[in-house]
Amino acid sequence: MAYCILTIALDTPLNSCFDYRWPCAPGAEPLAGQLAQVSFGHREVVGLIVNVGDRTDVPADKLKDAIAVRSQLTPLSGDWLALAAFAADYYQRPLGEVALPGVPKNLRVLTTVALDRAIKKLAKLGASGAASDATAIDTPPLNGAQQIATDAIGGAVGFTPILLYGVTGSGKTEVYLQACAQVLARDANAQILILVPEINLTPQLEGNIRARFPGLTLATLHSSLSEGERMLHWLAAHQGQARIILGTRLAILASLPHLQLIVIDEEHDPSYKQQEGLRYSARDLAVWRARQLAIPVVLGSATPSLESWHHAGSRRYRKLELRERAVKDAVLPRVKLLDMEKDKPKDGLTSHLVAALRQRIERGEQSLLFLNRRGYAPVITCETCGWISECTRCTAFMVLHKPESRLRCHHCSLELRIPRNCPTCGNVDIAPLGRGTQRVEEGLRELFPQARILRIDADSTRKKGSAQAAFDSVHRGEVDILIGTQMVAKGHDFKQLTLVGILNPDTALFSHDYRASERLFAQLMQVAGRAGRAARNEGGSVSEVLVQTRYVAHPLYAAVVGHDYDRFATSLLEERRQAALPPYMYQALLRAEARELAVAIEFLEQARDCLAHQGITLHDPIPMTMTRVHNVDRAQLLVESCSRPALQAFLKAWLALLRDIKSRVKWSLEVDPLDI
Ligand SMILES: Nc1ncnc2c1ncn2[C@@H]1O[C@H](COP(=O)(O)OP(=O)(O)OP(=O)(O)O)[C@@H](O)[C@H]1O
Ligand SMILES: [Zn+2]
Repeated sequence: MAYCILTIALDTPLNSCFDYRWPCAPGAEPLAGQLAQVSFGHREVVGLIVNVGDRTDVPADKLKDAIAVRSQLTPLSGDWLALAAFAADYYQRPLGEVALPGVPKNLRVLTTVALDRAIKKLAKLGASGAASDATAIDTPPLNGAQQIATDAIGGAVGFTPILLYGVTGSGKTEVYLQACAQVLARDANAQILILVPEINLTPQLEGNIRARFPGLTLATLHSSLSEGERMLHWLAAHQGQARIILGTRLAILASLPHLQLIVIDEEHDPSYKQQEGLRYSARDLAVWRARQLAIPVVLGSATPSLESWHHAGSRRYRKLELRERAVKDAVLPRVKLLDMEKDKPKDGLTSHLVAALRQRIERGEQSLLFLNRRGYAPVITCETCGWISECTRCTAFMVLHKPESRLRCHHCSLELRIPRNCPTCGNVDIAPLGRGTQRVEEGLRELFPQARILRIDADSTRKKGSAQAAFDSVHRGEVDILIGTQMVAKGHDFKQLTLVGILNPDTALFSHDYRASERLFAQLMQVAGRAGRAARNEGGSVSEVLVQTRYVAHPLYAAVVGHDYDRFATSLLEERRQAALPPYMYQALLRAEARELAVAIEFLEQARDCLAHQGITLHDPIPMTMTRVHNVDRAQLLVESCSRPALQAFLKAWLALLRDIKSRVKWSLEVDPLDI
């Protein structure tokens, strides 16, 4: 019997590729990109074949045979393997840890029989979310700017990164759909990947795609699919049946053999960055993938990230602009600042905002109140001794959740009953301080007992399907006032909304994080952009955005009032350039966690001193802003370089040394961190 040597990537930390022996006739060897079952330690696991060869450094008595090769699955392509290898290399993680989670769990755990059954089912079904048999709805005639953008995207050949900079409500979706139609019409196999930042945005876009392309197989990939669904949709993409693949960031690692176009909607959104494990940026990987496949990639936003804005400015990305709202007679809302020093808020609302809400209710129009803080009150305190509801396990306050009468830590999930009297002095006068969405809702119900009020936040939408049901009722006009967190702020096309009230945005003005103003500005522009998306009636007034603030003179607010993304972004970029911050600088962050802060800091000090380097700045270790989470102390060390290749080379050598440092800390490295 002849043997070949399979190099197999396993989902293990550290080194993740291992050699196994496999008996096979010459010419009938397994292929790279196939899954194989092997024994590892005391377990049997499924790994990914990354190479098939005839030699190994493993001594013969140590070399194990692979157990089975899943030959019924089409191998993952060389392009896909290259993507996984790039991501592993760039983010400094083992290949197996990147590649295997990219493959649905069921493909890794199912028996061969069960797998065969699933593949047959798919062949019968198309994808489970298969083609609908409706007839296509009419495509609206595009306006001039939309037409130019559509043709530029649809007609782009080769690697073409495009920034589609279109104001809120400018009809970017329509541009995506019609550009998709061009690409699909040109190539009977073409696949298109569309990414959205949040799972809540998939149903709206899924509906649009299904209506526009009946008969076409659409696959969706996001974290709330069951394992069974996930496998079917993944296979539909992998086997080329699905022509449009709609998903959240994890879909960037889908196997798409005929990928011809990638669309990243709301490209500025921080949700594209994974915050644990492999801390990748789906947007950045999308651009890499497009370059590797020589296809166009569209980054769409009304508030592009400074990175993309910078690339557009230096002409690395092509910039397409939509300056007007798409619906005829719809215009951008008028933004006004309400000075909370002059018009003191009652129950969190200034009299001006209350009057505006009342007017909307009378006119039968919808309002949205945006407050990025869930719960009833961020903290409770004792008025006598100053006790404050701190989490015993985190550097954070326990948030009051009134419906459940609980104090809850949003970081470690600790839950306590609300104390009847102060735990330190026994006083009964303990009171909530500040307000979250629940408290605003309570105040509104008292003010407007007849109004239909709906709160949408992570607490009100815990049940599967409840978020969608809530959004549907807003679209059906069953809600007068919607209160919500960032869940409602982006992407949604609320047609009947004519007033947006923004409560309490000031805290973000003075954050130490240099990205805070970019984020706050984007968030305010996005939430403001939910208003006035439909045509005004005859004589109808312009819709309004009212921002309650104590800092009416702040330049950030002036830019929001002027809808002036261009100028604001350009000035922020100039500040970044002068301060040598991204995108003019490349960063990585080493984080360490330990029971005691000193241990974490000591590890980071050793890390700082263990490698001589040129062109690399290693800053001093510091505790993270929220130092303690769930009884673990956290510290970080920032690494910077003005050369990406230099940083990459340094990190590789450095990691090898870090692994040898004897320490009790848990550490992780993040490349291109967003939160510092
Ligand atoms: N050419 C057109 N004619 C008429 N209506 C249009 C046209 N294009 C788009 N629309 C409508 O304009 C509205 C806004 O479009 P869309 O939701 O795509 O905006 P957007 O650019 O994605 O905005 P945002 O950045 O706020 O998500 C939608 O109701 C859409 O149906
Ligand atoms: Zn906690």
